[in-house]
Amino acid sequence: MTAQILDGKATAAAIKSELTERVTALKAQGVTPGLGTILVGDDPGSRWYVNGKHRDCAEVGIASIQRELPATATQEEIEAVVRELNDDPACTGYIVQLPLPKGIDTNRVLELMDPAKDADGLHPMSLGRLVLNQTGPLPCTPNGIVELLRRHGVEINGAHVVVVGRGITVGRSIGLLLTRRSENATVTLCHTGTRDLPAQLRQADIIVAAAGVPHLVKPEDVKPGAAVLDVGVSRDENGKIVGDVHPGVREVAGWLSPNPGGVGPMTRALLVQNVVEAAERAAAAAR
Ligand SMILES: Nc1nc(=O)c2c([nH]1)NC[C@@H]1CN(c3ccc(C(=O)N[C@@H](CCC(=O)O)C(=O)O)cc3)C=[N+]21
Repeated sequence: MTAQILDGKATAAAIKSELTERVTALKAQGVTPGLGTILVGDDPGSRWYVNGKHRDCAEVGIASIQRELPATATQEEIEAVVRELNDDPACTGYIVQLPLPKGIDTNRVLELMDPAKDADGLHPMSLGRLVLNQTGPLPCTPNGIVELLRRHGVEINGAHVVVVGRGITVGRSIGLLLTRRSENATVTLCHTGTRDLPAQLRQADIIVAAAGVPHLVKPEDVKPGAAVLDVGVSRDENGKIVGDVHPGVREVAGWLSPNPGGVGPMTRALLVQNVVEAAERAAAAAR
């Protein structure tokens, strides 16, 4: 058996095309959504990601507001830019590209953001709303994973999902989405303290591998027919992406997300969705 592909690139393109119509409708009401990005330092990877986000926004008709600070920027200088975007009506949603340079208190920066403009869905207020089942921006990668499964017809209702990794952006928050009544999955969260990871993985109908450990999920750990999502991004000595899933899993799994071309493009598409939805909420509140 060879796994069917969970095509993140094609699915992200479909989502962006749907969002284009919603942006057009907003513009007809006199609202142009604008994505802001705050990039601190000159890490080429971070710059590449930020540029990708602006390209996605341009594709759907969203305006771009780019702010860049040198790696030597102080806490106060970064916070001043956060305040500026909070106050800028042209900026309907924004992100602070992470990680911030050493010595910067990241949580203080993130807590200063206007939660109504949180495009990542990672503001403490957004995560709190998610726990409380209130509407608000959802974390992009978990939301992208749910959407990728849904649009490929993979059954989530009643499924046992095993998540590997307890990072804030994926592992910690995806269980909150998957265990809502609307998704109705059972979720096990595994991490480096898990005693017998292969035993947990073998129980899974769906595996979300988000540990950042190259080839952590081996073919013999996967139940035949399971859906496997490869979220990890490590690099080999040539700079090529190495995921958390061993290539041999393709012969065992029923569904597999490629990496690249799987979860990454979905993360970006759901970021665009958060910006559109924040603008829609703001437009509705102004009416
Ligand atoms: N505030 C904040 N929000 C983020 O969402 C955020 C962040 N900081 N810091 C860094 C990570 C990383 N991240 C990626 C998004 C898309 C791809 C992506 O689209 N990758 C492509 C291409 C990969 C390649 O070839 O390099 C793919 O998977 O096909 C990758 C990585 C968002 N992040």
